[in-house]
Amino acid sequence: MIIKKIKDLTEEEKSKIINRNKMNLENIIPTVQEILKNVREKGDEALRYYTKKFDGVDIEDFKVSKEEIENAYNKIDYKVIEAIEKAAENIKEFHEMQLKNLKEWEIEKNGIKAGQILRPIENVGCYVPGGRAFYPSTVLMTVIPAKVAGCERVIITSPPTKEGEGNPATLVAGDIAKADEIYKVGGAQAIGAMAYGTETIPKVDIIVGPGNVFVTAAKKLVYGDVAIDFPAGPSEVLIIADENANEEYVALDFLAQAEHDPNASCVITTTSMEKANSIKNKIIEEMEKAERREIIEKALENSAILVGDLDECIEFSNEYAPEHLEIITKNPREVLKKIKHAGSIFLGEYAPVPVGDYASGTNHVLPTSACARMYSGLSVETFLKKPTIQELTKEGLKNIADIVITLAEAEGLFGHAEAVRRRIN
Ligand SMILES: NC(=O)c1ccc[n+]([C@@H]2O[C@H](COP(=O)([O-])OP(=O)(O)OC[C@H]3O[C@@H](n4cnc5c(N)ncnc54)[C@H](O)[C@@H]3O)[C@@H](O)[C@H]2O)c1
Ligand SMILES: N[C@H](CO)Cc1c[nH]c[nH+]1
Ligand SMILES: [Zn+2]
Repeated sequence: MIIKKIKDLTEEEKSKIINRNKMNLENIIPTVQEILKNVREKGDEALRYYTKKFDGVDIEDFKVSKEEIENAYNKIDYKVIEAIEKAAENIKEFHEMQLKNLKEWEIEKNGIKAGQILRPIENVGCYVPGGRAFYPSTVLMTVIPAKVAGCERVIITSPPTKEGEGNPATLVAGDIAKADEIYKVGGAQAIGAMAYGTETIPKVDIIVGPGNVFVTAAKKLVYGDVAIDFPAGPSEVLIIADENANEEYVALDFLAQAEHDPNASCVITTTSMEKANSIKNKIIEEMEKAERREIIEKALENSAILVGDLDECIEFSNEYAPEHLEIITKNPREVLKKIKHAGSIFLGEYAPVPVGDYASGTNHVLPTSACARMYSGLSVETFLKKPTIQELTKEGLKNIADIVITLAEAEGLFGHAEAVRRRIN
């Protein structure tokens, strides 16, 4: 883990931090291309082959039965079921508010009405990770907004357990979120199945949800054959911490993202070298006690503690465009005004990323690898199309005929011009 002043970073060091995971993704493209090709050509047979190869289990039928879902309720603690239900309520409320704020509208001028309507995407495929951890929370974050948007068929794919079953908490979350079907298949092969369809898994219109580098590479490769949300790969956090920040909280939040994946990346930008060193010492102290130490140690190789004045910290954060941004400073709302790019922003010392991961109501499926520069996280809008409409009176048509005819003829498209001319004469 690098500890350095921002202004002393070499180009190479800076590029390694900013371009996290770029090389990892590029290196696995050939493997993922082959997986997708085989799934496209061989359907379920390829899914069985890769599930055995990568997940170590034989699966005959990928579809989770109603009975399996009912049994899943008996396999998990009641407290977990209750927590899923409560989290689901908050997530639903937040996303319903998003829907309320999306309006259909129309303007009218000179006999010409033009406007926009909203229509849900019909078939949605939600990828729910299940490699190094299972993610029932991701079921809620993907299925609930799709259902709030009014999507007709919302399916889930998620890797099987070592016993070849669906992870019970994932199944229960799927039931609570009202997913239409759940399939026990993960990785790039699951993305291929939802993009092209197999004997058991239906082709969908959009694939959403996070995953490791294999899942993220597969989503990028099928884009065009199917819509995707955005690259939502290995987790990231950037923490802007000033002199007032509590080192222990900063260290814990850093480690919380690092424990997701060896490819996770965590960056702290802080205002003095003393603060940087005391945060580093806390990280080391806490890491000794951490459960997922092996994963964290690897993730630390992609991580950094950087030092600069507050404006330099903000500028670096904008360049990094993090999935999660924590602002732990004296005046977080003042810093917020200068933030240009981030997937989700956590203000102050009592808003650690895990609250957004599970229960504040905001969505935890967020763009990684600097894609927060151009994408927002998953929302109801992800699942809605906005067809435009126009309706004209004869007078209205006469009012714009000149413009249309002139431009059509300038483009050499005389048929376009004629379609208007005939109507107004
Ligand atoms: N950005 C976000 O919004 C967000 C949200 C939640 C989780 N995440 C990230 O999701 C990821 C979940 O990763 P995970 O690994 O735990 O679960 P996963 O479900 O994404 O990946 C597991 C699958 O990867 C495949 N796989 C494993 N090794 C492979 C190999 N060598 N070749 C080909 N395929 C292989 C297997 O098919 C396996 O089923 C983490 O990186 C986490 O940080 C991101
Ligand atoms: N931090 C993850 C997004 O990068 C989301 C998550 C789910 N469960 C725990 N965390
Ligand atoms: Zn998390």
